[in-house]
Amino acid sequence: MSDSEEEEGPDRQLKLVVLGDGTCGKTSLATRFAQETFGKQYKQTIGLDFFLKRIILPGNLNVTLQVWDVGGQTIGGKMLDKYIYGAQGILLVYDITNCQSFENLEDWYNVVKKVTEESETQPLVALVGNKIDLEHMRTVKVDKHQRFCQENNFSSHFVSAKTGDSVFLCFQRIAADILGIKLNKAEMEQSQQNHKMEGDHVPWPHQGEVQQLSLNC
Ligand SMILES: Nc1nc2c(ncn2[C@@H]2O[C@H](COP(=O)(O)OP(=O)(O)OP(=O)(O)O)[C@@H](O)[C@H]2O)c(=O)[nH]1
Repeated sequence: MSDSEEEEGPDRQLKLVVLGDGTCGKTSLATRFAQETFGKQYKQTIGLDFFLKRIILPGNLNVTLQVWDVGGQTIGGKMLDKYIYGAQGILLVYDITNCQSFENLEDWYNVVKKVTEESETQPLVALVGNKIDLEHMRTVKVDKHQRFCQENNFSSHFVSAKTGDSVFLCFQRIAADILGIKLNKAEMEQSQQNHKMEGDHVPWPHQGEVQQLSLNC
């Protein structure tokens, strides 16, 4: 073992699988996290894309995240079970401006349950509402999101792959949860600071705003 390995310890590897309808922003989320870029142009993922990113969690723990970006059209296909198999984390992603993408998560989650029901360890499941830069076009009620989380014990996240808002934090929290590491408030704020969003976007939700949203999903 080299000196640097001794200092840092070996990397932990986590497999995270990103699921959800086409165009909800899975590839954008993965590229924002892994490459810190965003493309406006939609390019459909056929089958699977794959990203790797190394992060450091509190306690100097090195973690390599394998992000499996699964094409939205794979639901109902033969390969989906194989993509999900062995995942330690599942991100169920929807577009907050698209009700159908939220409602269809039930189907995606059913596949996850079917694949993992025999497994000894269950993956951590995270519900991710994407495109919060389009808050004015939101059609999925925050309440619905929260209820879905509570009923199924999901962790809850709201992000924008476009601006980068809360994207790093989302992956960091998921990795920490899987490894049983508790992030304190200062660490979460620090990670937001270090991965600042583009432009002058104000982080969402603004205090006291959640109850006032007029929603119709
Ligand atoms: N405004 C906004 N647009 C976004 C955001 N994330 C993704 N998009 C746009 O939404 C479209 C679809 O994004 P993708 O990341 O390709 O969606 P996907 O879920 O990977 O789609 P499939 O490959 O079909 O499964 C693209 O035009 C993106 O630029 C976001 O946070 N905000």
